[in-house]
Amino acid sequence: MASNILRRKISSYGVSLTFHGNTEPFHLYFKYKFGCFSSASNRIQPYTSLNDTTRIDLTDFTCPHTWYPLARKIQRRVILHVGPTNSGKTHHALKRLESSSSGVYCGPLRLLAWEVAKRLNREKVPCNLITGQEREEVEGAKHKAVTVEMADVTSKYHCAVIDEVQMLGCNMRGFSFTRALLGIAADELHLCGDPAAVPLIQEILKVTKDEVEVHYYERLLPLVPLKTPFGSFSNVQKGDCIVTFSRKSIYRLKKRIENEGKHLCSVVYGSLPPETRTRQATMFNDASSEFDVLVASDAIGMGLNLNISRIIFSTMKKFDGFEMRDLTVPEIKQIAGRAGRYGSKFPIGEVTCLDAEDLPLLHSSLNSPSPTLERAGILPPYDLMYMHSRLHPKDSFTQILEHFLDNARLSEHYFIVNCEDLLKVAAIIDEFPLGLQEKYLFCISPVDMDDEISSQGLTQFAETYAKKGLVRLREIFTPGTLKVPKTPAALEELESIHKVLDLYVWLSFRLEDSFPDRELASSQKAICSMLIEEFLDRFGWQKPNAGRLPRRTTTNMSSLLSQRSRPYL
Ligand SMILES: Nc1ncnc2c1ncn2[C@@H]1O[C@H](COP(=O)(O)OP(=O)(O)OP(=O)(O)O)[C@@H](O)[C@H]1O
Ligand SMILES: [Mg+2]
Repeated sequence: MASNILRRKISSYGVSLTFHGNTEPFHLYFKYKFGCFSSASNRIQPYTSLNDTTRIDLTDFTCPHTWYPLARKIQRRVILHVGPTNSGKTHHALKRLESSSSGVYCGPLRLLAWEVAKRLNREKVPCNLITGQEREEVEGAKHKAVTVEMADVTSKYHCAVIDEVQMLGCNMRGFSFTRALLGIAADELHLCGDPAAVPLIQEILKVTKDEVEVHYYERLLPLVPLKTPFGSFSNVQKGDCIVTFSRKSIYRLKKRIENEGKHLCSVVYGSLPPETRTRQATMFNDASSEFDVLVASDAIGMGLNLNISRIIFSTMKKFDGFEMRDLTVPEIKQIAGRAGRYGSKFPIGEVTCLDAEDLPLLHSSLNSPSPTLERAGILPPYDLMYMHSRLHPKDSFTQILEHFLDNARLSEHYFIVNCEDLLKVAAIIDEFPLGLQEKYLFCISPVDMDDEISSQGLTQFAETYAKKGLVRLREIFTPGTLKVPKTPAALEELESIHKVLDLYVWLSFRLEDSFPDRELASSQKAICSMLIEEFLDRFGWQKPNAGRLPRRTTTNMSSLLSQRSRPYL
């Protein structure tokens, strides 16, 4: 039944509407259902039956630019805006976007997509916001701000921007940046990022025949690496941002600084709901708020404009999922670059470390160029996996994926991104009677497989979907049970519940009939964020005049919670 719903959606709306994200594989297969797009010949080769695909080398990934026929029909003008952090790269690209008749901004974070949509709408350029979990449409909009995974490679634009384009070398998300780089069909394509990506992009684009120009920028305000370590937390000042990498130490430092009795701290880290991160950042940026110090992880590291005067690295090591390792040069430069943003109230940015022994690494990294990127990430395309499955109908999704990971032939400019999480999801969903498209969809969903609650949520969604074709949120989640967390452990659990609800919303945009409770999931997500913020407000020391603090939660919270009495809750 589930497969029928999916097939119906594909035929009625076209695949790109159903599967945002990695859409082109479906696009290629359905568009060219009487032929196969051959990356070797860069042409559509006709075939009369699927068995003819045996003539095509399915493991040939040497020409990924040929996977995007619309972009290949035009000669794009590609403008690279490169330079250090805070040099106006994104600003210049956005100016061009604002003056174009149609366009798209693709950013690495939901927060950046939100910021750009807000900026364009403020400038009277109607702009839609589209992320995996949001669709905010503005009347008459010819522009959109999206997260890079949502970049549409089947429409034509006058202008497109890909921000933080050096992420095409990222081992996890690189494929989405490569896909946007090769696939966006825009007359003008603006790429913003680190100069370390220039040679690779120039090399990759030689075969597309696009015209490439490079604009170099200088930092707008100085960034001063201090010679002395930070020393003690009694030295904390307004505008300081303390950087650390585990949520445990974020809360430990927040408490410690607040216990000194002089400052209140906003916090920003990856597993906080994005809307909470935005509100924490906004509160820190707001000069009238008493939350004048920020404690954050590297989640602040990309493109965000914060009122930071001084970055203090509490450590120069982070756990990357496998091991504790030193921060890399690009990571140090990105994070340090948040201090002294142009237009903020701090004209000079400073950066230092808590411990004197970390200073040499900080100083040498800030003086070094980032290592040149050598390869861009890609993912095995769905159409090839589909054709393989037709030839080997007994193969599980895991076997198909492993076949491509083991046998794919790549050019020297590309690598296949880390597929461990995909394989973890594949192992779970191979247990359920789902079609290949559905398995693929669950595999590319934004599930956090290192989070037990989140991976259980995915399993239940996939299982119920496979059995009934309809997944009601109430079957796995009882609205009205969420509470303000009292401990960091309870907070972590609430963050995980938020992730599950977020996943439901993501699925609801792709399998609308089968995940009908988007509104309920979204309102519960909003309650989660408010409860998390309530915890953050209560967690540390409260000033005696706390009444003057911008305690935005009370009213909003009660109005949100009062929704419990609505029939659908
Ligand atoms: N010419 C300009 N006029 C006004 N504001 C500017 C100008 N150039 C940059 N800015 C502002 O300076 C800040 C930093 O610029 P921007 O975000 O473009 O830097 P960036 O080089 O993209 O930095 P990052 O590498 O951190 O993403 C932004 O708030 C931006 O709006
Ligand atoms: Mg930028």
